[in-house]
Amino acid sequence: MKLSNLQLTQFRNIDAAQLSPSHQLTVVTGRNGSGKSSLLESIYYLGFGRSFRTKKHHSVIQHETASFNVFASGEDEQGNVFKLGLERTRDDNFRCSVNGEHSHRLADLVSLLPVQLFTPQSTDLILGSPAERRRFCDWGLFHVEQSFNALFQTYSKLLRQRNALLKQNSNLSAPEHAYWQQQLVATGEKLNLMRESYISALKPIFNRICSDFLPEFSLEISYYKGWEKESALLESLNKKLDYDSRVGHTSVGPHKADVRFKVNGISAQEILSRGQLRMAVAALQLSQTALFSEQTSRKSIFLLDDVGAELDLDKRERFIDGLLTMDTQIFVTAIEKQQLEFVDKYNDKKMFHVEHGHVKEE
Ligand SMILES: Nc1ncnc2c1ncn2[C@@H]1O[C@H](COP(=O)(O)OP(=O)(O)OP(=O)(O)O)[C@@H](O)[C@H]1O
Repeated sequence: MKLSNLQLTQFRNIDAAQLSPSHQLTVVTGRNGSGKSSLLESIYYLGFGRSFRTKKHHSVIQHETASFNVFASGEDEQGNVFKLGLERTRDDNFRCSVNGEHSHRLADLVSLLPVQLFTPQSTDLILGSPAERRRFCDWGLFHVEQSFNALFQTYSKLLRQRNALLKQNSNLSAPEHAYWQQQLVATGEKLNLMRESYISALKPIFNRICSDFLPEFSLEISYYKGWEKESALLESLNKKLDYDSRVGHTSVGPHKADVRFKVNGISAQEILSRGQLRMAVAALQLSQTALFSEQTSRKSIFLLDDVGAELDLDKRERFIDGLLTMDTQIFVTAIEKQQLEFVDKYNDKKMFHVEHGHVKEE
């Protein structure tokens, strides 16, 4: 999927902007607060239905206005033209459209645009809570496995039901609870199998990319399914039932899964420097991009925000080289062009400059 045209209105400090990005590399420069990240944020909205900076949609709507709009058109890998649109209003309504058809299901929109992001906060992928890493893994599954989203939603609903009953001190061994508990276990096991096979497919790619991109240290990736390794989910749930009843929530299951990183047997977060963590995240994202295009023959869109603050010049160049080799459409922001002096070597690129919310091609 490649974007050929992007239009946004009343999006943060950008009153109105229209740009035709490169299908390969688009560089956006501008001073602090000029609106560079907002441009990336608008593309992220099309890929996720939300911001990467806030949970509050109304913060993104331009002050004193009622809604923002993002519209993009482009081509998929078969050359089919697509048109995507998203509007969010201050009264918390949204409307999306795919090829002119309106929808109130965000999944219709976001499943079409596989977007990845690398920002100054990307180290959260390793330093943050397991939820960050589950999201990483689930992004890959959402865009590859058609059944993943429905399975995930069903599991989440059944889990909420179990937690509500645990809070009410209900007897979960009663026969009326047997059917949905079986469903919870069945969907939970399926979810786990999908994640397990995703990480095992990612592992060899990650090892290959690390040995080239990150020869400085050796990083190992492993998957924790969210309950005891050798047990079935049902067995672990039963074992924990007394504890879960006391605390009022379910302490084991795929909602507790994690992806773990070690360097020489020690947790990566314990020993890697900030810069090394960023490099590790970059390697992980390069691997995910490679796996995505291997599994789907589709291409993803990669947003690199404030790349100068993130990686040193050599790694910046190798990261962008790696993504371009996989035919990824990249949008990168930097305060100054000098932070990306190596981009002169790329022929197919476009440069934009943002000043006080005005976007101009250079
Ligand atoms: N809802 C809004 N309405 C109008 N302006 C906003 C709104 N939200 C944020 N802003 C302003 O929009 C500007 C855009 O910020 P943005 O984060 O996109 O800039 P940036 O160029 O990425 O800056 P930096 O290099 O500092 O990260 C900021 O000046 C901010 O104060």
